[in-house]
Amino acid sequence: MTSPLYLAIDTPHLDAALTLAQRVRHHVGGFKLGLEFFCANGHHGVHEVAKLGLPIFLDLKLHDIPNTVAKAIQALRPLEPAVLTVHAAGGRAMLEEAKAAAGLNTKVVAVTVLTSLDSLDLADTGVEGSLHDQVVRLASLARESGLDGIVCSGHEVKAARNAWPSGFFVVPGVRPSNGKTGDQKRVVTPAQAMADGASILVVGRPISQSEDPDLAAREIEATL
Ligand SMILES: O=C(O)c1cc(=O)[nH]c(=O)n1[C@@H]1O[C@H](COP(=O)(O)O)[C@@H](O)[C@H]1O
Repeated sequence: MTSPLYLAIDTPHLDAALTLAQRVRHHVGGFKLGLEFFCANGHHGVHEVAKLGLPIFLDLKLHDIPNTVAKAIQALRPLEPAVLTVHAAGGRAMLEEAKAAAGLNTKVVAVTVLTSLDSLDLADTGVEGSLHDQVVRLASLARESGLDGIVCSGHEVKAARNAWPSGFFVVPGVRPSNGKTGDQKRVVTPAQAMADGASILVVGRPISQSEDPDLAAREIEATL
């Protein structure tokens, strides 16, 4: 069975990215490439990582007016990412156009409330009500807009999955029980996130900063 574990390769250095990807390739289900990597290495870098043969999750968290997002996604189509992110807060029209612009084999998923935020941070942005309700509301917007799923924390994935049984749920901010949380504020263990309905898990530093990334990936995989 394919592993639900996606390694977040957060580095601007292509050589380091490829070395890390090669080390863990047999113990992860795919590679997530984000803004840091893409800004430094662009399409070429994505092609190089894709040569390892695992699915690519292109995490650019697009958030702009509908036309701009749709054109950006059209420009990304040749990369054929398995998963692509946009921000749910971009609104219904942006989400609809994002999905329409993507290739048929690309899942477009909407980031709801970043896992680095807690309820006080959310209130600072002017959102009233609970963080949990905001995630569920944005999940419903993503679903109505024709997206494939959402990104949320392990705190909300159970409720979101119950409301959208066929959705594709990406859960980042997962940590082994003894793991450092860093800038992540809504954290659960990988096993908890899977039990609560995650489709895939995104893990970065617990693997990439480990002295033995392959062992770290295997240890996480063994808990699932
Ligand atoms: O879209 C994401 O992947 C994402 C959404 C979110 O709410 N929180 C979040 O941490 N991420 C990404 O998931 C990865 C988490 O990395 P670590 O905290 O190092 O495991 C990073 O690449 C983040 O950009």
